[in-house]
Amino acid sequence: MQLPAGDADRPDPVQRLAGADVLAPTVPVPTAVTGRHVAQHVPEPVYAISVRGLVKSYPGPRGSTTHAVRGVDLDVAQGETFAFLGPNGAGKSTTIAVLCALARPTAGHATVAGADVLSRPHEVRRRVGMLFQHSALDADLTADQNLHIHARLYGLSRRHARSRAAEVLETAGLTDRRRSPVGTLSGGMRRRLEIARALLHSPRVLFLDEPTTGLDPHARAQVWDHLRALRDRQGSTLFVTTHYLEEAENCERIAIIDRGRVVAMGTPLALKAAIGDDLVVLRTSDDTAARRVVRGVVPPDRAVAADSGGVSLRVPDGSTWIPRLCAALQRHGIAVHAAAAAPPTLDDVFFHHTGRSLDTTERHPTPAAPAAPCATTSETGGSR
Ligand SMILES: Nc1ncnc2c1ncn2[C@@H]1O[C@H](COP(=O)(O)OP(=O)(O)OP(=O)(O)O)[C@@H](O)[C@H]1O
Repeated sequence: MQLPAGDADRPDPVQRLAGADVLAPTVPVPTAVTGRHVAQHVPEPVYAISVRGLVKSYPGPRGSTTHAVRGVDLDVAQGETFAFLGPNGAGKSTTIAVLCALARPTAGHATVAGADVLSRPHEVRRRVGMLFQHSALDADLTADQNLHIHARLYGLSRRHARSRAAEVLETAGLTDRRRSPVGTLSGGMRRRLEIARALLHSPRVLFLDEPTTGLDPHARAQVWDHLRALRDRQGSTLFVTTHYLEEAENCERIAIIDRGRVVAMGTPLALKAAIGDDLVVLRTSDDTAARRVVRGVVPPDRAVAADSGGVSLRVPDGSTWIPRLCAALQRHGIAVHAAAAAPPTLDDVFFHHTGRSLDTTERHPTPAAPAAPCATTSETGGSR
């Protein structure tokens, strides 16, 4: 979704840029971001983000209620890169809107960068940076001009705005394009410029809502190089929503959200390890008959499926099963054209917890060489 629609009467800089459905009283822009005074010392909290029992409901059609977020608990450590992975409509943007104090939670608590989203929303908004799903850059203005306007909205003095703009452009690798109109920049450059803009006021936590949606793989990789550099060099805390599996793999921890609920949380490795079994896929001369044969070979608790992608099943140590399955199939006169065993992917994790796939591409096993029809292929990744 796009974050909630705005309210022009309120002068809070973040609200003016993003909009909000429930607006908190405004306060003057803090001296900490103006560069004119010494910043107030605020002790660093243990967690950059801490959420308990977060609920956000909207009035739905014909008097119904849409429960966008249904009781989320999570903690994100300082300096952590955390992914919120889920399909369209899962509640990712709504959660970000609440965590950035742009929408008021229906129930629950959240503390972001040391401030409570309900009781100190203006402080939350000052301490976070946001990258929205849809570009808010002015294509006719140069990179520098876009940054300058944003910096001034945040109350930075002209001088400080200039120096911060130079710094963030440097970090984004865009110094040589600072005088280019935004309309002439590539999609990846624009995204990096938007990230740079979100960093102008030195936020403690950066929220990125679907940061690489619409970008080609090369631009996506560039954006991620930039985000990794931010994390490694500046210790930024990054909260990323995405429905791209490979994007979530870039993060230290992932929460999988589905229909407003977190269904699994952990490091990518731990989430996949918890699934355990490898996926074995066989392409044969007769997949329906092959399925019956395979079912007779594997333990009875193993589900064996046959569809347009071939015969598939989940077993521990998948590659060790392939020769046995091939031998059994050959005994029944069924030729095996291809065989593959792959460790669990994040999509398998998603499927395990929701019964649905996030990835629409099919798993294609590598064809076996004609001379060795049962050659085993072990993959290190792949999709369902
Ligand atoms: N302002 C709103 N009013 C009513 N319903 C809303 C509003 N914002 C979001 N919703 C509903 O809440 C649910 C969660 O939406 P949300 O945008 O948070 O999901 P998402 O995971 O970010 O999806 P996407 O990736 O498509 O943006 C959806 O059913 C959506 O239609």
